[in-house]
Amino acid sequence: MPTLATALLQGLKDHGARELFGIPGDFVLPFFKIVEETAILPCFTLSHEPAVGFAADAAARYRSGIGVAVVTYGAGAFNVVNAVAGAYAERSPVVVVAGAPGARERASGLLLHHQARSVDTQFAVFREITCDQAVLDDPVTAPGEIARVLRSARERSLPVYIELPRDMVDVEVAPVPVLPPRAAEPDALAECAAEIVALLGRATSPVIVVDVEVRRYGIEAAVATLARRLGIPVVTTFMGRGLLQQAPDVLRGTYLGSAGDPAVTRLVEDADALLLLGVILCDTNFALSEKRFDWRHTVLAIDRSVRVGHHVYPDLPIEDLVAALLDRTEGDAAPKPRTLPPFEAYPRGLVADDRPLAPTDIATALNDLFDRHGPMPMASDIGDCLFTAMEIDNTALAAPGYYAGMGFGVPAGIGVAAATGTRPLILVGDGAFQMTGWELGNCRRYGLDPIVIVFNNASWEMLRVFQPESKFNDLSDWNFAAAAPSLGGHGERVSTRKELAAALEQAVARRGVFSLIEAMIPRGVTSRTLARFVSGLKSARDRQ
Ligand SMILES: Cc1ncc(Cc2c([C@H](C)O)sc(CCOP(=O)(O)OP(=O)(O)O)c2C)c(N)n1
Ligand SMILES: [Mg+2]
Repeated sequence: MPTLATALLQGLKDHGARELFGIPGDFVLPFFKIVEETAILPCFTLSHEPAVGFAADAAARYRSGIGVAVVTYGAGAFNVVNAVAGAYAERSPVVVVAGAPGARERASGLLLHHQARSVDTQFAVFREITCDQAVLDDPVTAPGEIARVLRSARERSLPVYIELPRDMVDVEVAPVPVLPPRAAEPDALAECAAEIVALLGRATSPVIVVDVEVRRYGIEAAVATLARRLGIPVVTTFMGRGLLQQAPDVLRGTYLGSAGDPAVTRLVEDADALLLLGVILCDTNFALSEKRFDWRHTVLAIDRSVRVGHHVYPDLPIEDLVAALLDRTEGDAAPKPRTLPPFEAYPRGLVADDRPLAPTDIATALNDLFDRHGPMPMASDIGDCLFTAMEIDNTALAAPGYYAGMGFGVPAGIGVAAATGTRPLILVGDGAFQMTGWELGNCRRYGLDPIVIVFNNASWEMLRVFQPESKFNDLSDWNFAAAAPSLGGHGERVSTRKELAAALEQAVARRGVFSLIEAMIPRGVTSRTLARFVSGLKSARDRQ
């Protein structure tokens, strides 16, 4: 029989995990020992637990499966809370494996190191930011508990919490089963699909809007097929940026309300039917909408339920819904020909001159680079770098576009590189780099060589655009490029468009070490998208 540690590792692997991210501590040292000795899953240790959470989150997003964060009790686990909260908000199935005291320690009557209010405070905190939890304190129930929790993570695409008391690691248990996924009730599914096909059939200008769950459940290609078959254009939300990059024939761009491409905004806001697939109804997706949803002609599928008009079909997985819609439209007559607006244009053709850099120049230079060398998977932090990403051609992107927690970018890029073996491009502001950019120092150990663009405006610029009078937004210049060699990478500071273009070409050619390009941007110079976003928000507030 396996031990609990090996059964858990094998169970994680059987449920789709392909690596672990973590930082050990005495409450998980025995488990980390098994991790290292068995090599059932490769383990990437990082330097600070927020980065562990962000890396596991990004790995989950890019794989459309689970990511795993392994942390010690208390000090380690509480450090990963913000990253897990962001994963919850953005529906990313991060599995938190947290160490905990053993039975004897719990009964010692002493307050334990790393303990907060009570020995169970850690469990109480994670119950708030995960969809399912298990405490593995009984060898008989542990395998079933693990199976239940891992199925929840995959079915809900939400984080889960597994508490591993350190005296249980070597206990013999049965293997962890893989429970069958819970499919939709067939009649409800058929009724729902028929209702949606009829609603779309009555529309003359329907639109499909896609967001994170379309990636989380691996149904991008199916959605693209459905859109082609029905002749319906697709747009992504801000959060869904990067989806359906393989389907440029149906994708029309990203909906940003009054901050976005006017043709895309009109397409969505003039639609007489909306099919919202996996869409998070949050402010960063819809705060700048100039029209409210007309729920009589709107369908929303998210979190295993489907709202059609003013009624809801519960417990109906989005992947089952899309499959049923495809079944019902099999062999449909040729879709109604519709003149669609051109795909939103992204800036290209950077003039490599001595003019100072603006964020849109970075987008232009990257579009040119991707045209020459092929697109790179991207990870972005929050800040103007993420608004700039809206001007970069629609390539795969992991970014905290809704939860908006800083510090995500660099660890997420490391997670993408570790999980996919690809070379990611990381976009990060100077403020966010101050938080977690130093994790680049871990690339050397793992042979990772991301390209990192630091938007250095020596400012918390996103805050300045909302509150320009505050001096606390003025950051000093940390000269990140000069620090890169000590972290094991190559650093270069660029201030002009010519220098940027050259540095990008050299970075693409440089393999085996990370390349940090520190783009110096004059304070107060923002991307076009952020400028539109801010003016859109201000006019939306004036309208209230
Ligand atoms: C963990 C964390 N702390 C604070 C914030 C608030 C915040 C922003 C959001 C509004 O909440 S944007 C921003 C400044 C970002 O600075 P930088 O990375 O240099 O990017 P840029 O200069 O492009 O703004 C902060 C501090 C946050 N989102 N996340
Ligand atoms: Mg900044």
